[in-house]
Amino acid sequence: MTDSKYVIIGAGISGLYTAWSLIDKGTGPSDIKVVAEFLPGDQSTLYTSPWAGGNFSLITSTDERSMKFDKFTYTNLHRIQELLGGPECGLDMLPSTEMFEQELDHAKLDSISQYLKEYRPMTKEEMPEGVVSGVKFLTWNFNCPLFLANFQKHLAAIGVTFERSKIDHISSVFSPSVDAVFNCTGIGAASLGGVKDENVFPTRGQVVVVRAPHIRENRFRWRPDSDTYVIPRPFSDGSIVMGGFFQEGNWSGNTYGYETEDILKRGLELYPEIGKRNELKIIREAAGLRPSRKGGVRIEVEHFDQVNGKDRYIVHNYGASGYGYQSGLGMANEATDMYFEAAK
Ligand SMILES: Cc1cc2nc3c(=O)[nH]c(=O)nc-3n(C[C@H](O)[C@H](O)[C@H](O)COP(=O)(O)OP(=O)(O)OC[C@H]3O[C@@H](n4cnc5c(N)ncnc54)[C@H](O)[C@@H]3O)c2cc1C
Repeated sequence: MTDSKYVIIGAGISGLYTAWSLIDKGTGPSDIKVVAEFLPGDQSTLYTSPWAGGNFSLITSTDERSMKFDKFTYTNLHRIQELLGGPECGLDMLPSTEMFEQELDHAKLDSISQYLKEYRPMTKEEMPEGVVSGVKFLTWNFNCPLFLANFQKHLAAIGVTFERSKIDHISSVFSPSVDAVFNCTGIGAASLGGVKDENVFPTRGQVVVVRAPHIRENRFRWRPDSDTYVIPRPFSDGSIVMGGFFQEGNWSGNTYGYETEDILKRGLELYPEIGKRNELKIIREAAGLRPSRKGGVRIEVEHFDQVNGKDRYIVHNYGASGYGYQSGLGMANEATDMYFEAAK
């Protein structure tokens, strides 16, 4: 089905970051084909990337590997922003405040304090009641649908091929020219033949997009039982994304009025400057399924076969749950490093 050297299954943020990473390490763009059932511009519960808030936050785990992925992504995103023509591509930096009702992990604070721009812990006086720790920094904000579209446009312009196709079994994309297949299928890894990862599960999130051009700062309140966030969408005519929910095992892409009201109630308590409930202009309500995985992300090289003395590989890169934008570049970097090491 292809004469490319590398096939990437998936055109979400993981697939696009993986294409960039291959090119960054010297692969000719015309050697890459991205094959996906859903492409930028599409909407489906099986295509998570357009639904993200999305920004860089302290959502990720405190293990070394996750912290490494975050750091790589945060410190390299400017390169993609430049390639795509600057902040107008849908990727900009804005201030962020994150507040917690428990003490933050020291290893995590040590790590982020070394690279986050304008980082500082909140003072006691700045913290509202119930908050015991908090940080302020400059973060990356994505206008996810716009960014995906511009990222694809750039990759296509330099020679990457995009093809719309639903793959039933991963072996079917191994035409004779293919050296490796990168599996960036997100929640699709649960059903893709040859993979069918039983550890993959959805974590549903509903969000409300509201018009509030005067809000130019991210704000988070992390609670043990509910997380509330407000994320401005860069280059969107003033939209903010309000959330959220983290419902494990819920496959529903439906939206619910009572969840919208709950998000707005919590969001306006957190950020009263947004406005009064009865004056809000709601642009849309949406629900997406974060591609979660028991045991965390799967970045792994699997030997597929040998053709004419040449080993061919499947490289898995999925399971980014609620952090595909903020960790995904580091994940892609590890996936491509592991592949080139295996293929030496
Ligand atoms: C409400 C919400 C808020 C979020 N906020 C943030 C945030 O602020 N920051 C952040 O970093 N992350 C956030 N996320 C998480 C982020 O959206 C995901 O981690 C990310 O989108 C996952 O990207 P992906 O490319 O792995 O998967 P997807 O975007 O789902 O892409 C999967 C791709 O694989 C293709 N595919 C799958 N199976 C097949 C098959 N069999 N054949 C062909 N193609 C196939 C699909 O068509 C698609 O192109 C949020 C998610 C939600 C739902």
